[in-house]
Amino acid sequence: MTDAVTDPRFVGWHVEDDAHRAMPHRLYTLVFPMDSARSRVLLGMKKRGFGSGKLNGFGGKVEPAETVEQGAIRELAEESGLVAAAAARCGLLLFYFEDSPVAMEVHVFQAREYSGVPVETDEMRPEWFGVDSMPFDRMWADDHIWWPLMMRGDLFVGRFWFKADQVTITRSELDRVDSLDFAQ
Ligand SMILES: Nc1[nH]c(=O)nc2c1ncn2[C@H]1C[C@H](O)[C@@H](COP(=O)(O)OP(=O)(O)OP(=O)(O)O)O1
Repeated sequence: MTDAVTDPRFVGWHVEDDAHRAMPHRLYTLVFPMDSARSRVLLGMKKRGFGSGKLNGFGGKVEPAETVEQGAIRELAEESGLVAAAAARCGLLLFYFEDSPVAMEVHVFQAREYSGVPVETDEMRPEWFGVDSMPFDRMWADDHIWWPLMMRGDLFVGRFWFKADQVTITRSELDRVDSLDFAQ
C-alpha cells in the first residue's frame, strides 16, 4: 500500500471526493485477453483468495517496483500462461467494501496480442466465453454494468460500494471518459 496521492501510478484520487481520497488505497490490475477473430474473451475461475469462486479477468496487486502495465502483463502470465508484449488500458474501477478501510484501485486492460495457450494455474482455471454471452451471474456484481462500455471501446471510470458480502452493491457511479491519462 502506498500513498495514493504522491505515487503517480495511482490515479483514482483524481476522480474521488476528499473523504474517499483520504482512505488508504491499494493498486490492482485486471486484464481481459481478447480473441477478436472469434469474439471471445478468456476468463479465469479464481480458485483461492479474494473473489474465489468467481469468474474474472486476470490480475492482482501491483508490485512496488513496476508500472501498472508491467504488473498487468506479469499477472496475466502468472495466472493464465499467456505472454503479452503490451496491454491496452480500458478503464479505472474503484471499489469500497463496507468492512474494509482500504479502497481498491483497479486498472482494467485488454490484451489483444499474446503468445502461449491458456493453462490452469494454482490461482485460476481459464475458460473462453463469447463476448455477447458473458457469464455475469458467475462474475463480480459490477461487471455487467461496465462491460458494455468496454465492448463499445469506450474508456470508463466506475466506483462501486459493496456490502461485506462482496455481492451487494449499495451505490455505484459509472462514467465514460475521453482519457485515462489524468496527468494531462
Ligand atoms: N468488484 C470487482 N470486480 C471485478 O471485476 N474485479 C475485481 C473486483 N474486486 C477485485 N477485483 C479483481 C482485481 C484483481 O484482479 C483481483 C484481486 O487481486 P488478487 O487476486 O491479487 O487478490 P488476492 O487478495 O487474492 O491476492 P494474493 O493473495 O496476493 O494472490 O480481483
